[in-house]
Amino acid sequence: MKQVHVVAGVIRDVRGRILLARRTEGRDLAGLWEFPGGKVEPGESPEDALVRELREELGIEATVGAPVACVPLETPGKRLLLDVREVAFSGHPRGLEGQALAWVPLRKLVDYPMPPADLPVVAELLLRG
Ligand SMILES: Nc1nc2c([nH]c(=O)n2[C@H]2C[C@H](O)[C@@H](COP(=O)(O)OP(=O)(O)OP(=O)(O)O)O2)c(=O)[nH]1
Ligand SMILES: [Mg+2]
Repeated sequence: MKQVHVVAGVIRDVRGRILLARRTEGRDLAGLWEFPGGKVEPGESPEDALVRELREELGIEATVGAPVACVPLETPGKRLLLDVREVAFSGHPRGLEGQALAWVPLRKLVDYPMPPADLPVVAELLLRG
């Protein structure tokens, strides 16, 4: 079965809020909130993929930091590996692909519906405080 490696970033502002993006209509998991990122392309490192995705989706220059969580998930069609990293950045994030953005305080993350693979990631963030 196809294995999809997805890398996503925990992007924090000076107040410690975390940036979520809402998946647009017409794709899988539309309407759910996610950590910005995307698929690692063949021959690409996860770090390079995350820098590229955050440039494309948000227009920021990212520096990839420590791992937060790595979640394997089997769905009927595919095997997903969601690899989430802390990210430092320069620039001002904008939804360059028409996606809504929200800066969310840690305690409010649970109010935003997210894909199943994100639940352990949110749990880990809450645990770390
Ligand atoms: N970016 C991101 N994707 C997630 C998260 N949780 C989760 O299940 N996913 C899934 C949704 C998608 O099936 C997959 C990411 O693929 P995507 O379609 O957004 O990939 P991409 O940004 O490279 O975009 P595309 O060019 O393939 O359309 O991972 C998350 O927190 N962030
Ligand atoms: Mg994406």
